[in-house]
Amino acid sequence: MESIRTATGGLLFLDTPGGTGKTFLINIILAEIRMRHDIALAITSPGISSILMEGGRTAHSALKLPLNIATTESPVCNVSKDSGQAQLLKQYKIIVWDECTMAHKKSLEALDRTLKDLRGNKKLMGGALVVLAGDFRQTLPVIPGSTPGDN
Ligand SMILES: Nc1ncnc2c1ncn2[C@@H]1O[C@H](COP(=O)(O)OP(=O)(O)OP(=O)(O)O)[C@@H](O)[C@H]1O
Repeated sequence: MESIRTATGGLLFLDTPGGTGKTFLINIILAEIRMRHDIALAITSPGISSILMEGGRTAHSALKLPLNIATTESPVCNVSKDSGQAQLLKQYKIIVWDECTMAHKKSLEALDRTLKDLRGNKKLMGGALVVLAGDFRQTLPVIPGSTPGDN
């Protein structure tokens, strides 16, 4: 909570087994940030879990992630620099990504690339504080050499 209060930037990962209170803790973190009139972005990978967070949205909707993210070499968020969305991405005190273990790794890379560009900062996630939460025990098994059809 101290890193969140000071919001010095960086990447935190919240990893606990299912049902032990990750989303519960995220809602407390969001309340703490918003109580001080700072802005926080709460995103999640599966749409259904976005309704469990206060003001939660899907990552694809909030970050305008490309739909063909898996096949794009170096994806970025489809956010133009002069848009309101870009202004928000520069100002968020914290970005919380729940169920991030369900997201394609390129989604996280796209966020990193976009934040670095918008904030003009080469640090990880453009110097923003990003909290990832998820449980690798709840992800689908990886099939080596699989095709999209196998999934
Ligand atoms: N500290 C707490 N005090 C009271 N209730 C809690 C606490 N932590 C969690 N709960 C309750 O336990 C239930 C499960 O919590 P939560 O959904 O946050 O778990 P989770 O780790 O996000 O689960 P999943 O990995 O399946 O998404 C919820 O009903 C939540 O309200």
